[in-house]
Amino acid sequence: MSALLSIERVSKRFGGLTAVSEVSFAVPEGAIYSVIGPNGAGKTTLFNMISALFPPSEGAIVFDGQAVHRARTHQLARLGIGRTFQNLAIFSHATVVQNLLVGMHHALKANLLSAALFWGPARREELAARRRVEEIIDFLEIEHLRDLPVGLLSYGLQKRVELGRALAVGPKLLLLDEMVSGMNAEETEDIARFILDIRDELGVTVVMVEHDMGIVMDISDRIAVLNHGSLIAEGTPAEIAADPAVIQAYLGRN
Ligand SMILES: Nc1ncnc2c1ncn2[C@@H]1O[C@H](COP(=O)(O)OP(=O)(O)OP(=O)(O)O)[C@@H](O)[C@H]1O
Repeated sequence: MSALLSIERVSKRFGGLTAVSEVSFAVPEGAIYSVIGPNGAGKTTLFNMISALFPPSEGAIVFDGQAVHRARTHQLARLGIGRTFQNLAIFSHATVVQNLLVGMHHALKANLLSAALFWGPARREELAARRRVEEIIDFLEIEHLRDLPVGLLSYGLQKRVELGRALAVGPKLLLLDEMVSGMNAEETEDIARFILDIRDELGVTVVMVEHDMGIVMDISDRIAVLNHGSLIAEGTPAEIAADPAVIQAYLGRN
């Protein structure tokens, strides 16, 4: 498998603090890839660089053959990267359908000019957007909730809607930031099943930052482990679970 995403000697400094230090790894196309590490290890900082919230101090991030570390956040969706956020980023007063249509906004925005000039293509695009939203609703099994305000749903279902919104842009790569934190066991199992389906049925590569070791070990193909900003291990779940440096990094904190 070739790499869809390459992290190449990436560092990030905040003033005197090095949050991420010369980290390199490659995410194969079609993989479910997890980034783990104790609190303060640099996971969120790395994730924010991959999703172009801020640039690395050094190094490069290459997605699908293109350097993206200087891209702007609003360009990401068009490049084929979707993401969820650690804290819910949905609109709680809007319905499920409305939230998913907002997720498609990026894809549609590129064609505002054509919308102004040509009624026909814009209308076709709007219909295609609505069709795609219906497919996602079907895929995530939330048909019965489609017209409810998202704020009325349980936390697990709200996260599922957020997942749908990230999928609405039709990504090749999906970045999931602590998707299951705060979820109960049943909700976590549901999300694990959806992540597997997203990869298997939609062909989307998944990178997730996750604290829940259960889901990480169950569904990841490969795992990168950060500690104090450095990559201390990279490999399959079995390799990571047996790695002395990883065990030390986790046990050393407890
Ligand atoms: N904007 C910032 N300014 C200054 N320091 C920061 C900033 N963002 C993160 N840091 C520091 O960088 C280090 C890595 O933080 P980061 O949030 O990336 O870790 P993490 O692995 O995601 O932790 P957690 O698991 O607790 O979310 C920490 O020491 C943190 O205090």
